[in-house]
Amino acid sequence: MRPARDFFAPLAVGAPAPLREIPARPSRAIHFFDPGNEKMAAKVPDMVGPGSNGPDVLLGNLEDAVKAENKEKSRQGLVDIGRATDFGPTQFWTRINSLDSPWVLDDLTTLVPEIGDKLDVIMVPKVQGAEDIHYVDRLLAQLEAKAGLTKPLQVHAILETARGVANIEEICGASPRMQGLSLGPADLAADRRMKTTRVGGGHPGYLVRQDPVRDDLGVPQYDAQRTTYQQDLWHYTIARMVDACAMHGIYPYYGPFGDIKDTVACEDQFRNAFLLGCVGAWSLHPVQIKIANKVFSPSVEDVAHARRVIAAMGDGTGAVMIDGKMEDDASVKQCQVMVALAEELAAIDPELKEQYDRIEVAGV
Ligand SMILES: CCC(=O)SCCNC(=O)CCNC(=O)[C@H](O)C(C)(C)COP(=O)(O)OP(=O)(O)OC[C@H]1O[C@@H](n2cnc3c(N)ncnc32)[C@H](O)[C@@H]1OP(=O)(O)O
Ligand SMILES: O=CC(=O)O
Ligand SMILES: [Mg+2]
Repeated sequence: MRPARDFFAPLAVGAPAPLREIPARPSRAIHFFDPGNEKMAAKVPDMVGPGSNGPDVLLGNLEDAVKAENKEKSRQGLVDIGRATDFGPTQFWTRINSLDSPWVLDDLTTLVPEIGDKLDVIMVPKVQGAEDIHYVDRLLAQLEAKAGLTKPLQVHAILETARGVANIEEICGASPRMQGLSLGPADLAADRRMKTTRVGGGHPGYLVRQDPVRDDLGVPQYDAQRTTYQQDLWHYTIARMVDACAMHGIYPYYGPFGDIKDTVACEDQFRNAFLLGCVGAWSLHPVQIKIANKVFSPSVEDVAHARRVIAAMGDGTGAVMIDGKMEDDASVKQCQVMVALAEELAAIDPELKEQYDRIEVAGV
């Protein structure tokens, strides 16, 4: 067991000191692209920079969705993009191949020396337990030391196996590099033997049905029309993920939504995740970037309300009535969460800043 005092010690001589706290950087859309796909790669330079049109995170994907025969091309493409691009405020992440694959060692031993100074976060798929994070943690420290890096790479785990879900707390606390978790609904569904072939989102068969109406004698009319309510297949896992991340001071994300054309359901799924505490989601296609940016930014109305409550609550103790509703020490904290996020986003998104500033001017 690693004693508490060693938790923040570098794992290799000369490796940068681990972060004490994971910075809260905007990451509403983690945009996936295949660096070996020329068409996608060509779009990357235009996606970089401040504003609400691009993603907060550009992620060069090396794992699933990249054909086995293209793994090396994609890895090299990522190196080229990393070297050639000034990412400005946009974060640059990669998803490496899984730890049981023949490609992951080359992924890490190539990427860290070549573009380790450009990368912010390494996403590790199919994490099963703390042992997977410990492996990556030590290897990264060795590679960082060898490459002379001064900033530690952060690690993000995808929750996509039943074992990973069962070990969620130990995964989050396995290393000071842990930045966050994403839900991986496709692999997780397969691993759990769930009977859905969809990539994320709901399912019309997962529902509850209104009780049958009864006739005058109290006999249930099973064949009469009854309303059904579709439920969220992912609620349990997302809720667990949010609690585990909050407990460890790291960040939870909804993962992929595969029905690219169904932008309405994508927005709903992202919003459920936002309301439950997630800070962002993956975008697989450019059309999903805008959805994530919209959903994971607090609305102007919510920010206006939160600012009013904070102002009315003074030192944050006691109880007040605003618009017929009670506000107190706890609800002011909810409002502080909303305002803190708005400020974080306004700092990198001029369009949002303008919208939030207008509230002040109007004195709402
Ligand atoms: C399920 C579990 C997981 O692991 S999810 C994560 C792994 N999957 C991925 O990363 C998928 C990434 N996305 C894609 O491969 C493509 O978007 C898919 C879904 C195949 C659709 O591509 P395509 O049929 O070309 O779409 P389209 O014709 O509407 O594209 C229009 C133009 O946009 C481009 N584009 C597409 N996706 C991206 C992307 N992610 N990043 C950057 N550019 C993208 C297309 O190349 C196309 O470009 P052009 O207009 O022809 O020059
Ligand atoms: O990697 C993501 C997934 O859903 O699987
Ligand atoms: Mg997966």
